[in-house]
Amino acid sequence: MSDPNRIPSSVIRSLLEVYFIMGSVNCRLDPAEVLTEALGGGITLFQFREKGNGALTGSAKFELAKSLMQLCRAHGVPFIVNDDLDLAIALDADGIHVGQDDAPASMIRRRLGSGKIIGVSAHTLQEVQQAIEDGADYLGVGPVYPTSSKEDAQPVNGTRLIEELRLQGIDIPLVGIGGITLSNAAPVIAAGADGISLISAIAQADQISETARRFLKTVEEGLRHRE
Ligand SMILES: Cc1ncc(COP(=O)(O)OP(=O)(O)O)c(N)n1
Ligand SMILES: Cc1nc(C(=O)O)sc1CCOP(=O)(O)O
Ligand SMILES: [Mg+2]
Repeated sequence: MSDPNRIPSSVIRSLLEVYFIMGSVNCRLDPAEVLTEALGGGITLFQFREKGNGALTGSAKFELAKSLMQLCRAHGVPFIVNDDLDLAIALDADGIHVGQDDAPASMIRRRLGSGKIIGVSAHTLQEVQQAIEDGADYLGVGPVYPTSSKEDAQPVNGTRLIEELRLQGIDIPLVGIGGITLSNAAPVIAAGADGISLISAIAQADQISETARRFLKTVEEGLRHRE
């Protein structure tokens, strides 16, 4: 029997359209300013990913996460924590994203319960099947294009895996991630993704709000085209 507290796939799909990921190391401006602009431009989901050289830890990380979550709440955009289950629980965040080297989604589902969003990174059909079995709500599939935002990224996959999953009838909500820009986002949606996930194309943009708006328009046009 299906769990009545589980967030429906249709809701997850619409949240994934423009999924912005960011931590303090990704920003040229103050992170709160970057996120405020991105929210104003219409991002649909946000992930706090405080990782890399110079990343905050301890109470500084917690305080930044809390203030960014408040901004998301004010805009009605769910707040996802990358990797850190204790932080997600302490903040009562809306969900968590984990990869293949992080805690397994099955354990996280037991700790968080069914009303929270769990995302899992997957790079092969086997990882996709395992994530579905473990109770993931959505997948992050990448890197679609070369990225400089993740040092330990897997080899570039293009849109191949996304296409293959959809051809096999696997319809779990998913985003493409890795090196996505305004010029290469459309093929990711055409391949069958429900949205795109990005760091630098928004965090480093000269006009953050306008850039987020243009990503949303590109994704919505791509989704309409597929109907
Ligand atoms: C939406 C989304 N997709 C993939 C990832 C990558 O997660 P992971 O492989 O665990 O790598 P880190 O981000 O933890 O370095 C993601 N964060 N979000
Ligand atoms: C966080 C992350 N995960 C990836 C994966 O392939 O799983 S690629 C990536 C970095 C995405 O940043 P940008 O939009 O700047 O390329
Ligand atoms: Mg991770």
